[in-house]
Amino acid sequence: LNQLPKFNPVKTIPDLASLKRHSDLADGTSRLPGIDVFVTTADPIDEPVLYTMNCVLSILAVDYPVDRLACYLSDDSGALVLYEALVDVGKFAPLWVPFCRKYCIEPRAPESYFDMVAPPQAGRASQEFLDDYRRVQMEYDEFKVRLDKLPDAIRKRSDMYNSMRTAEATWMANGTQWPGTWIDPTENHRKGHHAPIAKVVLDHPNCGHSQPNAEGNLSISATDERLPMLVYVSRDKNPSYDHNKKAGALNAQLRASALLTNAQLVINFDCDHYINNSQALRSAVCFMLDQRDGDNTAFVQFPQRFDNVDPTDRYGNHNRVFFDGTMLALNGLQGPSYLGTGCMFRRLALYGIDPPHCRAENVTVEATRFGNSTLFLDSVSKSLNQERSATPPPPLDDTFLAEIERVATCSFDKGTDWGKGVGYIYDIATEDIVTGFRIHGQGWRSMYCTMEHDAFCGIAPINLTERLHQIVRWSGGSLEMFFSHNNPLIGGQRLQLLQRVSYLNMTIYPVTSIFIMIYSLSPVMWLIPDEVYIQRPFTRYVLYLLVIILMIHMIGWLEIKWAGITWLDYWRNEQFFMIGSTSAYPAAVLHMAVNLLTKKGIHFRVTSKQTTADTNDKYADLYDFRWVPMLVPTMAVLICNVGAIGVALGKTMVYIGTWTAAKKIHAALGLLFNLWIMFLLYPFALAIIGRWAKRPIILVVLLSVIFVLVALLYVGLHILLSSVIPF
Ligand SMILES: O=c1ccn([C@@H]2O[C@H](COP(=O)(O)OP(=O)(O)O[C@H]3O[C@H](CO)[C@@H](O)[C@H](O)[C@H]3O)[C@@H](O)[C@H]2O)c(=O)[nH]1
Ligand SMILES: [Mn+2]
Repeated sequence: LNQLPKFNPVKTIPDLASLKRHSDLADGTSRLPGIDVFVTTADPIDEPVLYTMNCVLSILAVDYPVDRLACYLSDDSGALVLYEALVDVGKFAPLWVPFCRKYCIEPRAPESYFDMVAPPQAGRASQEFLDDYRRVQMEYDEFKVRLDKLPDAIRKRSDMYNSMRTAEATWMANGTQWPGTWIDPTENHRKGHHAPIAKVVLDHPNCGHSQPNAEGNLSISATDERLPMLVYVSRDKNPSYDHNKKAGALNAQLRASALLTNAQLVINFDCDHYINNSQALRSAVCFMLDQRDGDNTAFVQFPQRFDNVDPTDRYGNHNRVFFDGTMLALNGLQGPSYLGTGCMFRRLALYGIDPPHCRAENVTVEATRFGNSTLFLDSVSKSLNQERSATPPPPLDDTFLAEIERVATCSFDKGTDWGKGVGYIYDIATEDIVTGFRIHGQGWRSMYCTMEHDAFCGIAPINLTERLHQIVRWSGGSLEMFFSHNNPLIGGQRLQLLQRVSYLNMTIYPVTSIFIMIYSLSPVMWLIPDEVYIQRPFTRYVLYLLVIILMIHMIGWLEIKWAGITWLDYWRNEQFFMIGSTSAYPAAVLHMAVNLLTKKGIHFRVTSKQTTADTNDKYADLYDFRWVPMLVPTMAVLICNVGAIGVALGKTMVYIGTWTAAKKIHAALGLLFNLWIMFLLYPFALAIIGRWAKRPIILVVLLSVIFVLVALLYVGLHILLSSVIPF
């Protein structure tokens, strides 16, 4: 199942020059299609506001015509802090964006730029650049200070208003009550229970209003200073109905944006990712406009890259084998699966419309399917008729804003196809893989877009426990999909056979962990005295096993050669698969078994983003070992193999003179097996010793000591007890 779908790997590279020729017209205007960019955040504390705002700034500064780009931030916490942070972005962006455009800055997320790119040096860079750089850096520092102070400022302001008026509320800067979550939560104003909010922070550049200008005279005048539209959306929350996690948030954004800008293309980012290459959006558009198969391309997925991972990538966070191998292999079939972030969609494909090559003549746009909003239904018809333009949205009067808020409610989904055949799919821990599956099943294809200079960059959990929680969610979601009507064997009408096989593999892989567990616990067998055995593995059997394992690795090595991945990436992947197979995957399998009986889904636990700013040690999280029950089997496997090696040593001491040649081969093969498991569990062993792992030599010494101790224990027991039980 793993190998078959890989028979036709294809690398595709965007041709940006050709796109420029095609779409940038001589009069300075552009024929590029509109793009609505969605960012999702779930909490201003768990997901630091600074990251989210950097993501937004990188979007505002991306290289794309401003009148065809709009950025929507979805805030699932309904927090005033996030709205006001966005307003602050609106004030800093008029400086940051022209600066990026003028000097072709990369990356265009200020935090990463100032942190990772060496500052210009006097003498090397022009004086003009030096001046502008200092100015922007200073303003950015002030912007960060303002963000830091926001919670306090809001509290102070609210205290002041509260003391003047009778109502206890959280107040906005303009003296009105914030409709979302309050600092002192009350009914209707707490996380999980509040009204929908939609606020336009930066207006559409073509709407006639003057756009904010950078104050002071930055010598940036020659550059386009206009900014794309920027909108804050927080869907309503109510304990009486399911808000459907990230998929629900994305669907609300999809509808709200349809009313405002209704771009033909949309792309979504997690708030912990940012645009790292300002050409990224154009690259994705290359595939969408490609004359060969562009019209039938539903989405263009980019690989995920991370810039907070420790240099040795202990827990295989980079996942290169998957992102640079597996996904490119699927590219030769119907295309890669959707991976949750950094993926550009055709709006129509998300709406559940068939691809052009099999679309009916007249597609009807029914309220029973899309929900009861005339404005929204009109927008769908417009998309179907390919009415693309850069016209600004209608005037933002109260009724219009109210309608945007109405389509951004969770209850709007009720009795419609949202979350089933329309939009991002609900009722599963991993909305991404099913959403992609639903779209492929309709006959659309997808493309994988890798860029030499990584398109996007994000944050990965470098703490073992956090990482495993993430894996539980993914593997649990996969199993949920297998046991749903989206099972790859029965669902997805127009799926190609091999694509089906690949989805099958993607949904049932956690089950393999059961066998891996049994295998890795098998050394226990060697502890049992000979006399008790009914049968033990033959040497020949172990040799077969060895040959098979070697063959699997040879295929793996060929793949990484093709994909250009390093050995380290490969081994990290193998090692982490082993750790996952003895912890997260069995947990997911168990969870699924319970789920089948109780019908309870996996909880979407937002992945930790290292909120404690330990400035001394960037990788502090790596050395923090947090014990959780799912680690019990991994621990058991480790103990079992460490014990087996120790006992093998002891047995050698006791029996060395008396063993037959066959017995020696037995023992050697057994030891090889133990060492192999130890090698695979090495990152886990490092995790256990916590901060000591900063010097891995400590682990080597520690293990050696344990081996010797176990061996001595064996010898001692042997002397004491061999007259009672022979072993
Ligand atoms: O109720 C929720 C829960 C999550 N999110 C957002 O979902 C995104 C992903 O959450 P995160 O905790 O960062 O998950 P990761 O484990 O890092 O995410 C990976 O796995 C997810 C599927 O499990 C995919 O959706 C992601 O794109 C992919 O990066 C974040 O922007 C969250 O703000 C919401 O908007 N609302
Ligand atoms: Mn994340």
